[in-house]
Amino acid sequence: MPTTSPIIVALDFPEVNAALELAQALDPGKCRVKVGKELFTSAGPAVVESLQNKGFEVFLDLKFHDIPNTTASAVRAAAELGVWMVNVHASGGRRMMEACRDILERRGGKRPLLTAVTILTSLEHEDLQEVGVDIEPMVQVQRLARLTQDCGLDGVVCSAREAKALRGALGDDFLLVTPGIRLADSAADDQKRIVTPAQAMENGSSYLVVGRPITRADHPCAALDGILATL
Ligand SMILES: O=C(O)c1cc(=O)[nH]c(=O)n1[C@@H]1O[C@H](COP(=O)(O)O)[C@@H](O)[C@H]1O
Repeated sequence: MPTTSPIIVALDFPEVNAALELAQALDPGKCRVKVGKELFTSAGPAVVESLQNKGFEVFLDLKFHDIPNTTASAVRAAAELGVWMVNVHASGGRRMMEACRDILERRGGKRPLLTAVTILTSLEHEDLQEVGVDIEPMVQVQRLARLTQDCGLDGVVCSAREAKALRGALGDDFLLVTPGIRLADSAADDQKRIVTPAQAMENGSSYLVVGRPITRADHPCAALDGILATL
């Protein structure tokens, strides 16, 4: 039975053993897990299967961003791995996102949830300005989220700071996957648009992606339990 927990633990480790050791200690009834660029590049698709064999649903976070044909083919390859969720960058545009949606529909069978990253939670207004997007993150996130919904994807990755506005504008069924989760007393690290777990849920997040506050804690399982207790 899939878990009803909103927590997705980001297994950002340089090699497979560290990731599987933590997964072994975690309870798949209490969280899902995320395999990102670091772990996937070092460990390859086999790590996804190992995590699935331990009972976890896996979010494959490779944030595909390329021409439509290349991106859609990568999404199909992710679907072949049987992952629960896969993501692309919304800034890849309409034709890219529609190609991804279409390839999953044509493939049939059990398909992963398809989400699109809006504006990375590590970015703030000044960062956007420097790359020529001279507007507040909130405005650009809303624009990309509307486009994502229009392209028929299942949801977006955004900061929980934007979740309340998006929930109101895009309805209850659209998934809001929110990284940049930090406890009141934890370090922000490289994240800028951060929100506490309880506030993120109150704002309407569907899933909270939590990495270092759990994986770097002295007792990761206790850290996860502590977060769940605040929700
Ligand atoms: O797509 C993601 O998961 C993602 C999008 C985003 O905007 N910000 C973001 O931090 N992430 C991922 O979420 C995780 C956050 O990890 P921590 O900052 O350690 O909690 C990392 O694995 C990031 O790659």
